[in-house]
Formats: sequence, structure tokens, C-alpha cells
Amino acid sequence: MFKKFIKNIMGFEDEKEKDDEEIIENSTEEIEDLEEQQIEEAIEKIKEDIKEDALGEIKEDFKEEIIQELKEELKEDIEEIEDIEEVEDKNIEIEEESKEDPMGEIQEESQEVPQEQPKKFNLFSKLKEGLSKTTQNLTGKLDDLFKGHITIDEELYEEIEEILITGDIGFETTMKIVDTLRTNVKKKSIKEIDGVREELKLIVEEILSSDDAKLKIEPSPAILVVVGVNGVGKTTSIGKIASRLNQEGKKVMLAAGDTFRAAAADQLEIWAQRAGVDIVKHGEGADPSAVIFDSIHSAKSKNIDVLICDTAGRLHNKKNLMQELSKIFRIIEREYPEATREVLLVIDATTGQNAMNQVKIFKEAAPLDGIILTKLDGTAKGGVVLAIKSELKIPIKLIGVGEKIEDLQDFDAKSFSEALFAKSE
Ligand SMILES: Nc1nc2c(ncn2[C@@H]2O[C@H](COP(=O)(O)OP(=O)(O)OP(=O)(O)O)[C@@H](O)[C@H]2O)c(=O)[nH]1
Repeated sequence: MFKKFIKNIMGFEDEKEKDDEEIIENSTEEIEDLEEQQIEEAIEKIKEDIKEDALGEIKEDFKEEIIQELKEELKEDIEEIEDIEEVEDKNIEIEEESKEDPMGEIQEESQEVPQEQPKKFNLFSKLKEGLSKTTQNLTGKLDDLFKGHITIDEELYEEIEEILITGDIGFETTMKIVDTLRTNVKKKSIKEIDGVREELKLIVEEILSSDDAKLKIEPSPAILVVVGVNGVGKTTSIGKIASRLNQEGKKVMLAAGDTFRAAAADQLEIWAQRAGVDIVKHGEGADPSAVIFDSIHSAKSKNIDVLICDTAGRLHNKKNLMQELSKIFRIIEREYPEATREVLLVIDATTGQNAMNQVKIFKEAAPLDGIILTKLDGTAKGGVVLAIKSELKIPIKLIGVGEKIEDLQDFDAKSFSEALFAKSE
């Protein structure tokens, strides 16, 4: 049948018939061999399968376990993908809204992106880590004190006083804290030593809280004037703020108003590049007010949301400092009256009580709205925050807990006092 089929198809001629028949004969044999081989292979495979099934039965439980694990992994992956999709959807929504209305509610929306929780946890651990030196100084000593004391007596209050004073909280603020503590312990009939610690934490939180602790940059446009002595971390803080606002979708510009120090504008320019924002700078020795004037006009023409101005931090002559700053504020009032204005003083926490003097001097030279406290990670003197807020009544708005671009946090009284008085593990 097969031979005939080949013959019919190919239409072989008579004289070639013999040769052809031979070829066909050979091919048929080959095909038959091949078929036999395939059948054998198939039988082998079935045998293997049967063996595997038998093995499968023995390992049924084990298989069940693996399947269960795989299912769980798959479920986690699906949840992760759903989270990512949700975030991406939100981002697309935000992008689209910002296209429709560039001044819209970008910031509010982006804060609603799920992931807020882990971010908050990370910020707190970063804060705790940053404050570890201050915490060791305060909490370590308080721990020892509370462990050694069973009764709540005058001796306990005196020792708390000593610990707070040596923790750079300052005499006046310490007295205020301990007096309030004494009163509250009595009023609330606190009998347990742990209750005293809890109360201390609440009093500190109360002192640090303020209604205007948030950076004021709304309504747009806003101008931030950053002041402070050399080396406190002004340039770094400006870079960190710029980067953060830029990531939040704001159009940010920097003004290199420190024309006094040779490398100041260059350093600021590096931060501008890192943060991905524009900068206006003049040459060394130029008039800082001229830089501010130019930057305001550039900000207006480019529809900038937040203009952040660096200033020179010379402090050797208070009169000079006051003159220079008041000239800058005059320019801002005249050229940018519509802008939300925020004047921020940068203070280096490592200087402890000396920081208080700087605040006092700058308070006379500029209408301060808030403080950026830097280098909290490198000091045991973080307690100075309390003295600044309590005695000088200026809200702490931002804190620096490291040198990296992301190491600037909003100041949160509750987290701060929790980190400061956290029980040592
Ligand atoms: N550990 C730590 N270092 C910081 C922080 N903020 C700033 N610094 C470091 O402090 C040093 C001085 O910072 P700058 O930003 O140059 O200070 P500045 O006030 O602009 O100084 P001048 O440009 O001289 O006026 C740099 O080495 C920064 O990396 C912080 O929060 N933590």
C-alpha cells in the first residue's frame, strides 16, 4: 500500500521501475525500523512515568507541603504585584491630575500612596538611630536612676534634674519640666516609677509640640530664606529640602546668596544638580541682594513653586549681619510680596547650649519662623531642642539626622520625645 502510494504520487516510468522499487523497499524498512524504535521509546517513557507515579505516592505528603508553600509564595507575589499596580495607578492618577492642574493637590495625593506605613517606621528607626547618642546620654542615666529607685521622693526629682541639665536641656527648661512632673505625679496619683517616666515623656512632648511645626510653602509661590553661621549645615539642608520638594512634584529653584565664601555657590550648585533643580548664582563677592533680586525674577518667569535662598553666615559683626539680612528682606518684600515667606535658621546640634546664643542673635537680625536642627546624629546634646523651643519659643521644623540627601526629617514632637525617652533594650 505504502509502495503503491509512493509510486502513484511520483509517477515513475517503467524502465526506472526496478531501481525505484529497491529505493522504496529500503525506505519502507527504514520507516518500519524507525516506528519500532519510537514504539520502544514510548514504552520506556510509560515505564518511567509509572515508576514516578509510584514514587509520587510515597512522597505524596512531601509534595503536598511543597505545593502549599508554592501556593503561598504565589499568593504573596500576587499581593505584591497588586500593591505595585495600586501605587502605579495612583501615580498615573497624580501625573494626570498634575497635567490638568499643575498647581493641584499633588502633595496631598502623593501622601495617600500606600507605603506610608513602612516609610513612617523607617523614619522613626532613622530618628532613633540618629538620636542614639543623645538617648544614651539621657535614657541610659534615667534607666539606671529608675531601676535604683522604688519610691517617688524628692531625691528622685533632684536626680532627674541633674540628668536633664547634663543632657543639654538647660537649667530653665529643666526646672520647668521637673516642676510640672512633680505637680502631675501628685495630681494623677502616680505610684509606679514607670508612670513617672511616662509622664516625663508626655511633658517633653507637650513642650516640643507646636501648631506651626510644618514647613510653610503654601500657597505657592513660596520663598524660603535660610540663615545661620558657617558650617552648621546650611548648604546641605537646602539641598535636602530642594530634593524632597522636587520629589513631591514642586518646581524648586535655589539662590546662591552666600557670595562671601569662595566655594559656597559652587557647593550649592552641586546640591542643585543632585536634587535636579535650577540655581541662580553670581560670582564671588557679588552683592547677595542682587542674587536674590535676579532669582526672584527668574522664579517668576519660570513659574517656580519654591525659591530657596542661601545667605552668608558671617557672625563676626552683628550689625553687619543685620544690615545684610534686612536688605535681603526689603528686596523680597518689594519684588515678591505675593510669595509665602518662611525664614529658617539652621543650628548645629553638636554645639549644645551654644546653639541658644546663635538663636538669640539671629532672632534679633531676622524674623525667624522656624529652626532646622542639624547633626543630631553626631551628638549627645540633642536635648538642646527642648531649650530652644521652651525658652526661645521658635518651632523646630526640620531635623538633620545624617549627611545623605534623604536624612532630613519633619520634626514631630511625639516621635522625638518617644525616641528620646525610649527604654533602652
Ligand atoms: N552628620 C551630619 N552631618 C551633617 C548634617 N548636615 C550637614 N552636615 C555636614 O556638615 C558639614 C557642613 O555642612 P554645610 O552644608 O557645608 O554647612 P554650611 O552651613 O553651608 O557651611 P558654609 O558653606 O561654610 O556656610 C558637611 O560636612 C555636611 O555633610 C547632618 O544632619 N548630620
